[in-house]
Amino acid sequence: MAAIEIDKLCKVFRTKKFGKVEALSDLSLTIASGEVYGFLGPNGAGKSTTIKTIMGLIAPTSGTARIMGQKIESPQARAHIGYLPENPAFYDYLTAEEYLKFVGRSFKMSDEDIAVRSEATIKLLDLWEARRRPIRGYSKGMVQRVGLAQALIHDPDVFILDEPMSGLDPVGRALVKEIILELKKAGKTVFFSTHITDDVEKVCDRVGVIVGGKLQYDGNVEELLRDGTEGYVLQVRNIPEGLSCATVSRAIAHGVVEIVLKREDLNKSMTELVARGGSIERIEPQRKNLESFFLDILKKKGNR
Ligand SMILES: Nc1ncnc2c1ncn2[C@@H]1O[C@H](COP(=O)(O)OP(=O)(O)OP(=O)(O)O)[C@@H](O)[C@H]1O
Repeated sequence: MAAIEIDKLCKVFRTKKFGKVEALSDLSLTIASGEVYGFLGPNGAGKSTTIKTIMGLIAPTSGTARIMGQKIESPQARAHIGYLPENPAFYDYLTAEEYLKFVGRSFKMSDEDIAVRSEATIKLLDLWEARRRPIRGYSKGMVQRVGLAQALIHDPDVFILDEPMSGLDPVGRALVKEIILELKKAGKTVFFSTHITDDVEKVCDRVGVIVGGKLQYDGNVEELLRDGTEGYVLQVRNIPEGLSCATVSRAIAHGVVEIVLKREDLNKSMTELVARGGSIERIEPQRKNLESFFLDILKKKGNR
């Protein structure tokens, strides 16, 4: 069963001042159970609108979505989800510990389970020292960490996280990536939005690129990076003279040079190189990263 199914979702906001804003247009996506899916898009692309719609917080103009087979309108659908909103705001007179208790109870967890899970998530998110201080005294990054803790507390199957790394320092960002990878190992489904390509490249199985409310790309991250291989950089000892198709870029050490080969010349040039007495010490693909792929999509769509 698919964990998340989004079918032809459209959302038009009507504002007095600006008239109609088409935030989502015919968006369809299926996210398999156990998949980590990065929803990538520039500011104003429609990421939060998608997430709020599939969380049942705003009604779609048309289209439907299901989570674990349940319609988003049904409260049962939400029982499976750990949700982190874009700008989490809590009852800030509560402490992190009290807030997690409140969330745990709303998911009908027992007090014993709440105590165990709350301690584990508070420690995981490095909030232990601050756990008995009111949230209103927390920094932005600490509030974000509470947001993640409340998404984790009831150990749901599906995580829907709106910009989970936002407001975090490099240590916090690395921690969130680690948590996402741990969730994946545990067979959970994670759907998260971001505008940072590196976040997607490091942790996601699949990526969707949304621009102007329309899905512009939906595919496997590994394949995308593999297809983006433009050539190879080789370090070669005893390079034969006049090796065809190779460009010598620099000398590395005595007798070792770096050469660049186009993707289509790799096999032919390597065979020739070895046959003529050269030896390959190192080989690395020269590939487009996700960022240049993302920027290419934005350029095509006239966003940059
Ligand atoms: N309540 C609203 N009323 C009117 N327009 C809205 C409303 N919410 C969102 N929009 C518009 O819908 C479009 C998509 O916004 P959305 O917040 O989904 O983008 P986003 O991809 O999450 O952006 P960001 O990365 O900046 O958070 C934007 O043009 C935005 O101005």
